Amino acid sequence: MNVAKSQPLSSTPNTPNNLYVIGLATPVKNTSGPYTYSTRPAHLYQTQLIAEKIEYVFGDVILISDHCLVVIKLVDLYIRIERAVQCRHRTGRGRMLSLEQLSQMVKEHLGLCDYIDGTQYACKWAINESPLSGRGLIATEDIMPGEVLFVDRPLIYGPRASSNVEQGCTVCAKLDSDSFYKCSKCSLLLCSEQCQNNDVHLNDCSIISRWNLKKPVEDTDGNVLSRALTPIRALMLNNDQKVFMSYMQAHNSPQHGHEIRKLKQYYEIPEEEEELMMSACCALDTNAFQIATPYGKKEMSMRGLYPVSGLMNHNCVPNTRYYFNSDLQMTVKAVKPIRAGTEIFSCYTGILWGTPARRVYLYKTKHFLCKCDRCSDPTERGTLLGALKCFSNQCPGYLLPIDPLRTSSAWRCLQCEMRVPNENICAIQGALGSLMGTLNFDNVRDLESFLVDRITKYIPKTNQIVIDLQCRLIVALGEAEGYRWHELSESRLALKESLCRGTLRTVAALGVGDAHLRGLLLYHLHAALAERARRSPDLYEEIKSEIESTIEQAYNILQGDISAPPDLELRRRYLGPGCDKPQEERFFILDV
Ligand SMILES: C[S@@+](CC[C@H](N)C(=O)[O-])C[C@H]1O[C@@H](n2cnc3c(N)ncnc32)[C@H](O)[C@@H]1O
Repeated sequence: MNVAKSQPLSSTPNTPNNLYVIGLATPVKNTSGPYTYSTRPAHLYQTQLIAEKIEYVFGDVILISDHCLVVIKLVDLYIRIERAVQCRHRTGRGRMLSLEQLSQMVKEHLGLCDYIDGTQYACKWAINESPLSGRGLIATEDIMPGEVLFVDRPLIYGPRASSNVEQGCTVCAKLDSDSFYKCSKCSLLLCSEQCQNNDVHLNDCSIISRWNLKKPVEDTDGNVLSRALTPIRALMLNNDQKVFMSYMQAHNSPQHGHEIRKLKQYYEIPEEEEELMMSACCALDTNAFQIATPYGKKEMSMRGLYPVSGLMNHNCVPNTRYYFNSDLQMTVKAVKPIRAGTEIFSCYTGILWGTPARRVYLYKTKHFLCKCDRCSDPTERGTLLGALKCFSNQCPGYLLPIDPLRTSSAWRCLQCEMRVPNENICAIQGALGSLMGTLNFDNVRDLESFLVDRITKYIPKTNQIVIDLQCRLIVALGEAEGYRWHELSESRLALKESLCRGTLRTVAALGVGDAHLRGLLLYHLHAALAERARRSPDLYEEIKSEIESTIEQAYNILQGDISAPPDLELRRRYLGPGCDKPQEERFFILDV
């Protein structure tokens, strides 16, 4: 099939009212390539009509429904489509590539790291078309919970671009240094001479320092540079890596690439480099993962473009979890059985966010409305994470959306059946969001009193906000200054234990298997129980098996994860199953 080659937008002479469709084609699978097409005669379509039907954009080819492809003559019409698609906020750009070619690139990319701790793992998945959107990873064999699916490496990594990310050293990500300074050649923030001489910085600096400044160096905003650093690093990719990046799905609506538009206020950037950085921004916004930091450490928040992980589509109840090591490798593991032929999913949102929060986030940032089973169930498997209190003073019931897949759906009380229009629900959710934004949760006393005495007067204790505060308090009790184990009252110790148990029940109800959060909660439950046994040795025999099983399960979930608590292994050795040390010695590590 001949498809006219697209021209750069800048060369577009005019923009007619209609899209000229040169072929309406139905894809037919064949063995030599992913598609052939049975083409029907040319049609003329109104721009708007197409825009409303667009599902997916692959370079010159637009998918308007699951079965039809519209091929358009792009030379002078491309800009119309760009606009129409941007209106719909559903743009995805990525060059057409056969699945075989992509699979080959993925294989080569992973080939360098197909050993974990010296053990080779079997590849039990393939890249294929997903019924949800574009491509996805599909299991080719049954996969068991805990099995490693792959270990990915980032094509590029660097600081996240959002304005609330605290800026730190652009090499080691350190946030708290008295010795921060700006490199005299490129203005990037650094913390030491060692970081300045690091290859990472030398490469960054060599690119930035060759751009002419539009403003005096003292007027350059270091934050702008740091936020654009990840796409800047795309300029260092070799040709193969650039090609790989160009085959990743990339949304290109106007919200993407803001970091480069800002950067251009300060620097004269060659057009070709700007174009590549803009593509990198779109690929990053669509695919990048936030890289976890070591447990309890404050570091600049980083993102990485992991090309294989980026092929996983989203499900609000994912069947995998991922974690990072100190070399930025990302390991993806199954958290529950995955049957051959089914899709492998990750979760792009917080697992404990309620449905409205997840769907709005996914729509705004990833441009799709999730329709998974969890999103379709108003109660979210009975967890009621998005529920609000009934507006009627006399009623103790909870409000939930009548049709959770419709963003404008009215809500109804489960008890008195009172119906509440969506605008009123949005107003309450907005107010709660603003309230949360104003609170400082570094103060554990405030956090505790807000959680225990105040917030549940206004929202159900099942609501995601309450659960989020609970998770923060769980971590603080036993670890925060003034709340360390030896300073913790009996009642606070009991509170920690009960919050762990309650949150573990919510996680179990969601069916997310051995998610990272489950590992952390088990670790904290173990720590609370161990502290109880240390204080009351008579209790030890009674709770010994739970102390042992919780740390063993936590260890199995969190081992190898850079964000695991640093004493995870030690606790397992002394307080896990099979330890033959006497009781006094077992608990001595807690005193340390
Ligand atoms: C990281 S990419 C996933 C891989 C992508 N399908 C591809 O072909 O490369 C993320 C994009 O995939 C699409 N996507 C992922 N999960 C989806 C889902 N559950 N429903 C609809 N679209 C989804 C959205 O366009 C999203 O922005």
